[in-house]
Amino acid sequence: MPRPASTLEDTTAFIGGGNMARSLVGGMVARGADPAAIHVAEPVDALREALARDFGVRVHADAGDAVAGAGTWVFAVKPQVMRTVCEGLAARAGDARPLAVSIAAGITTAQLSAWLGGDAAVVRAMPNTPALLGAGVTGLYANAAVDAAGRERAASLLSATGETVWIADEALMDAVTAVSGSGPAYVFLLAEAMEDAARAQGLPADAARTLVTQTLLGAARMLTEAGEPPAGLRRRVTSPGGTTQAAIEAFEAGGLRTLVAEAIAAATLRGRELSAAND
Ligand SMILES: NC(=O)C1=CN([C@@H]2O[C@H](COP(=O)(O)OP(=O)(O)OC[C@H]3O[C@@H](n4cnc5c(N)ncnc54)[C@H](O)[C@@H]3O)[C@@H](O)[C@H]2O)C=CC1
Ligand SMILES: O=C(O)[C@@H]1CCC=N1
Repeated sequence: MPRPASTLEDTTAFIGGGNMARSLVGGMVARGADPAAIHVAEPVDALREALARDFGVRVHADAGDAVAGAGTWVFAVKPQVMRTVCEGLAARAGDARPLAVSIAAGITTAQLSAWLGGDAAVVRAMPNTPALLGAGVTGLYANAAVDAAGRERAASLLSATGETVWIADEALMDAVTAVSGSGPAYVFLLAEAMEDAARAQGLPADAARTLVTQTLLGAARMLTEAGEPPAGLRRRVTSPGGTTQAAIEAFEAGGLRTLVAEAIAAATLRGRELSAAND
């Protein structure tokens, strides 16, 4: 059924309705976006139905149906299928000239533009899953075909889910992916390790869960609200000769900083490999 003309430019189509699209859609709707102006293409029935049920957005099995009349197309499929998905929509993109926003790790704006038929306006965005709570952060890079209105549209879409940071050099988007795109998983890994250690010290599981999660929440709030760099906050917890110092010395002796640097370098490299593997 044709959509009313008033919704056309303002409509956002998601191609892919998996984990990250769900976080973005949930964040947008929670912050007042009109669900009727969000269309999602997702081939998996259960995911599609859950998006419609939970957020009231319009869902489609077919990407062509989702993008019809939408001014912004958000590509939220895995890097490995991005080329096929874009090429399948290239003819429509040539006619509609949408703003294309990709959230895929590794895939470059040059690849996306070429797969969409050439000279497409493409924003490469790297959000993260706290977007669902409006607590995300997104790195953004726009190719030369994106005008000021397109940059504004992309930033406004992603800012519904948290902070946005424009990145001037696209080569740095793989580092953004490694730091903030993947970053929530590092914190969850730390939480797992702290809970395991708490239980190993004899704490009951439910107490360990509460102690760890509230500690991470409180520390994250201090990082964002105290206006002080992390090293200063750490020093103020660390009494000379006290318990924290004993733990910090164990972390440093175990090479925590080197390990974190190696992990982020590995993720950055993987982003570059995803680009090369899908060329
Ligand atoms: N999960 C995360 O924390 C983040 C993921 N990303 C990026 O987001 C993208 C999606 O990742 P996830 O949501 O984690 O993966 P996912 O696998 O949960 O979602 C991808 C969805 O695309 C659907 N799909 C496959 N072919 C399709 C087609 N032809 N048309 C429409 N939908 C199709 C799949 O059924 C699946 O539900 C990836 O490119 C990833 O690099 C970016 C930032 C963070
Ligand atoms: O693991 C991945 O490849 C995606 C990109 C950033 C977070 N998840």
